[in-house]
Amino acid sequence: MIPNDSIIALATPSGAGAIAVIRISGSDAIAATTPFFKSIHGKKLVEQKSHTIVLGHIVEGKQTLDEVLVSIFKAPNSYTGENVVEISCHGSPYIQQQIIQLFLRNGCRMADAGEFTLRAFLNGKMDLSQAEAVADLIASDNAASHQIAIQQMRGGFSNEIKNLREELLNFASLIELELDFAEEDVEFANRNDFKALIDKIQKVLKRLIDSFAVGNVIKNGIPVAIVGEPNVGKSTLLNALLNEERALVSEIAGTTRDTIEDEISIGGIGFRFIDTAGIRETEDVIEGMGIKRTFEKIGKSEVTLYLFDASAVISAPNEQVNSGLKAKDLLLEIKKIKNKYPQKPLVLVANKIDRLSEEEISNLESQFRIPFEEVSNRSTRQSDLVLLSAKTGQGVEELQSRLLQFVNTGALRNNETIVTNTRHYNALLKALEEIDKVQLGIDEELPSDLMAIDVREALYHLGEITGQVTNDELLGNIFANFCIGK
Ligand SMILES: Nc1nc2c(c(=O)[nH]1)N(C=O)[C@@H](CNc1ccc(C(=O)N[C@@H](CCC(=O)O)C(=O)O)cc1)CN2
Ligand SMILES: Nc1nc2c(ncn2[C@@H]2O[C@H](COP(=O)(O)OP(=O)(O)OP(=O)(O)O)[C@@H](O)[C@H]2O)c(=O)[nH]1
Ligand SMILES: [Mg+2]
Repeated sequence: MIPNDSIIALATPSGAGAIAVIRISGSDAIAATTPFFKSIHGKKLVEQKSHTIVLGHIVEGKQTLDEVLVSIFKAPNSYTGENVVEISCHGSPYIQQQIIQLFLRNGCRMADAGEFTLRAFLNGKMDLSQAEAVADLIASDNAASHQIAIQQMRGGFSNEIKNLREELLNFASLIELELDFAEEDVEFANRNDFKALIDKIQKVLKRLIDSFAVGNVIKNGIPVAIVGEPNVGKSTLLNALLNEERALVSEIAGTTRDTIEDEISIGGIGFRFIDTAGIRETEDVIEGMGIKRTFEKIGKSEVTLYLFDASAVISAPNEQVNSGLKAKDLLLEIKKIKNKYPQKPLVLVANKIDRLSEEEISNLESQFRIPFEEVSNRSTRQSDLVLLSAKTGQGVEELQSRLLQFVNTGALRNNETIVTNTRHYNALLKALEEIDKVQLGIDEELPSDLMAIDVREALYHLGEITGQVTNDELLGNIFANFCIGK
């Protein structure tokens, strides 16, 4: 049974605004609105065509609550597939609440989180992965996550899964047909054709599964840890990247005690920068805890920026200038991190180059680039040494474009489907597991009935993605994470 009682919710953000939209959906939505709406020109709501707007007042008895526009959507031609009324009122929280309360007293109930979209799904307006994309779309805050969500909402991913399912279904029915004629020992399908089909499906599944690595980071923002000794300018760099005075900066070593994170979009991709406590030997318990956390953050980041004070390294022969590390010690420090996190891409950032002369800058390049490449042991197309000044902003753009190279944006550019949802990812993994079994079955000439079981299992897992296979608990989990009014 698909529920069709009238649900109501504020569709716009809570709080004051120029206009607020209140949405009502249900088979009685239009009838429920009628007694409380007086059109300026005496128009009757029930007589209005679908997708039209009427100007009038919301009234309760003699009292006029507001002048509003009412939009009518008639089932099945609406977002939810039910009759829908939208009331655009003045955006005062008082008015919003008065109107909602009025309808709650008169046959409507408050919509649960995601209930409008749940109904759209139940009424066949969209499949489950499209419904999930609606939530992703609302949450998207950069070009990449937006592009993926909109593509998924428009059915790109769903169609890909549906095509796979259809091909598998054909396969399954042919196998099952053979089972019916088991005694006659007939083969309705050529085993080589089967194999080709299974190989193809396997390939598509693998591509989708692989895309999750990129999809996941794009959706959540790519975490980048900024680490280094105290006072090298980590917080200054964070502020420069965010274009905001987010972290405290001072000439005192040990200023940042705890990690500070914030997200910003670079080239359409969300990055989450994590400023950390400077790494050094310390007796201070709190500072020690901060440093421990720094290492945890390196572990959790996609890329680590190891910052050092270029002016301190260059001037190392001049003992009074700074207590900074010498180049050799610095490389040792980096090696430690590299040993601890061998897989983690590390970008060496030479900061404070505004203090250096041209000559010192070129010395720095030759002093670091080669030795660093040895410790970083990565066959990079480009070196991972970036020279900049966090204070003047020089070189910060160069660092940003270097960071973008860590994101494989090929799939994005080619408009390929990118999986961002853990639930989909897990279903794809399970489907692939079954397909692998089928493939083995074909190779080993297993009896058809065994293969048929695996094919049905794979079909089941693909159906979970689009919601062709579902249950109340799963739906509850998915839609509970939506906002109210969606
Ligand atoms: N005012 C308003 N704006 C909104 C929404 C809404 O519900 N109300 N949406 C909600 O999230 C999004 C738009 N999505 C919508 C999707 C379908 C239909 C709809 O009426 N569909 C009918 C008719 C299609 C047609 O005219 O051809 C249908 O599918 O049958 C409306 C909104 C974003 N903006
Ligand atoms: N000349 C110059 N000074 C800089 C630059 N970047 C940072 N500084 C200065 O270096 C000092 C330390 O900067 P912070 O950003 O607080 O350094 P930090 O690495 O966050 O230090 P901790 O939080 O103590 O680990 C401040 O006085 C900054 O103004 C730069 O590019 N050039
Ligand atoms: Mg700091």
